[in-house]
Amino acid sequence: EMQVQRVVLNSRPGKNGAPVPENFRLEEITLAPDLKDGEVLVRTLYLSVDPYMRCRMNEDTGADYLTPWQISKCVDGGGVGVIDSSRCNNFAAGDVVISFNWPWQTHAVMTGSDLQKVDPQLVDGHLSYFLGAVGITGLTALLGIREKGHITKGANHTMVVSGAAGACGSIAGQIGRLDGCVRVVGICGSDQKCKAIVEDLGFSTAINYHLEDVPTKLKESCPDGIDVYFDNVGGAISDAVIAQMNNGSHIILCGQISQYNKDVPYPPPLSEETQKNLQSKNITRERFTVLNYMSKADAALCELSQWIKSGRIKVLETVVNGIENMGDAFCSMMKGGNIGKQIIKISH
Ligand SMILES: NC(=O)C1=CN([C@@H]2O[C@H](COP(=O)(O)OP(=O)(O)OC[C@H]3O[C@@H](n4cnc5c(N)ncnc54)[C@H](OP(=O)(O)O)[C@@H]3O)[C@@H](O)[C@H]2O)C=CC1
Ligand SMILES: CCCCCC(=O)/C=C/[C@@H]1[C@@H](C/C=C\CCCC(=O)O)[C@@H](O)C[C@H]1O
Repeated sequence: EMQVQRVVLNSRPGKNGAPVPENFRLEEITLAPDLKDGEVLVRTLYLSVDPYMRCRMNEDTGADYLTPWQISKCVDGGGVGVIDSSRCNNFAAGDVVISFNWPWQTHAVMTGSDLQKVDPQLVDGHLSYFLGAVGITGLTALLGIREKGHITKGANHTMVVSGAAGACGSIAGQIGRLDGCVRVVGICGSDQKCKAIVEDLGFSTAINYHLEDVPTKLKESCPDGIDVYFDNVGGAISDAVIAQMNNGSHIILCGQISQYNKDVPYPPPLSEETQKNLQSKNITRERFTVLNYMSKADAALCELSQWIKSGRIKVLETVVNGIENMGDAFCSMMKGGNIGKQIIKISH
């Protein structure tokens, strides 16, 4: 028997309104690790908090691939850990494994079929990268750009990224440059973030949407208009970007975080003016869901790994320690408290 800590859903924020740390509760439980056939005991190393989790806090998530979290039940999401003991043929003690449905728990008994073994060499031992740059967020950036971005080398494309200092955005901007855009402009929420994406990640320009006039700054920084827009946020920022997009340009509809605390469907409806802009300029805006492209994941993860190992892509992370801080870290990320991927370190 062992004492473990876990996080359960304490209350729902309601469809309208920001989540608060009190929506989560820490508990201590006793784990009896007698494994059944096919089960493993895992020790949690890192957990991920992600914007889609806001939808899982609602009774009705609004997306068929997302199940709601249940009150007083253990919360789950992306996680990475190590096998302590195994009764599953595919795993041995010491293996590093990941899952989309990792319980927010310091140790857990899991079914082998819910886990995927990963090679620590892919991330040079930075195991948290499996939750970000060499995981779902990196894949979202790379496959989103390749499937929906239509970047052409030599065509002098200008790319704009919203949520540019976040997990997906920070990688997307760097890939835009590597794939041949001549200009990559990032929009994000603080001067510290603006400085980081320009000085550390090589964005051409950064716009702080809290302090600066986005249309004016876009005009200045995109003199040839906008050819590719990697949209993480939606709302007024996206309306301003779309107003300056070129004929026949492309939007990668990655996410709409500015609308997640509102009771609207996904993707949220556009204003009439923005819809008209899309139609009259023949701009594509197809919904992108990375889970629909997982057949391309292995090759894409190799590409991301090589870019990171060679230093051509830099990885930014905001790491918080301790399972007791899961709720704080999630709510902070939803308000822009993170630079790069928000990670919670659970154990060494
Ligand atoms: N389509 C897909 O398959 C996937 C989509 N996504 C989507 O990608 C987006 C980014 O996710 P991820 O990289 O994990 O998260 P981030 O690391 O980007 O964190 C979220 C960021 O959103 C920004 N933000 C919060 N509220 C607002 C607002 N009202 N207006 C503008 N920006 C806001 C904050 O940065 P700031 O300080 O700049 O405001 C915050 O740091 C999300 O929309 C998510 O849903 C993610 C994974 C897969
Ligand atoms: C519906 C609003 C959010 C849309 C954009 C977004 O952020 C999508 C994210 C998904 C996310 C799904 C993760 C796990 C699915 C299993 C969870 C469960 O219900 O058991 C990501 O990991 C892939 C994106 O497509």
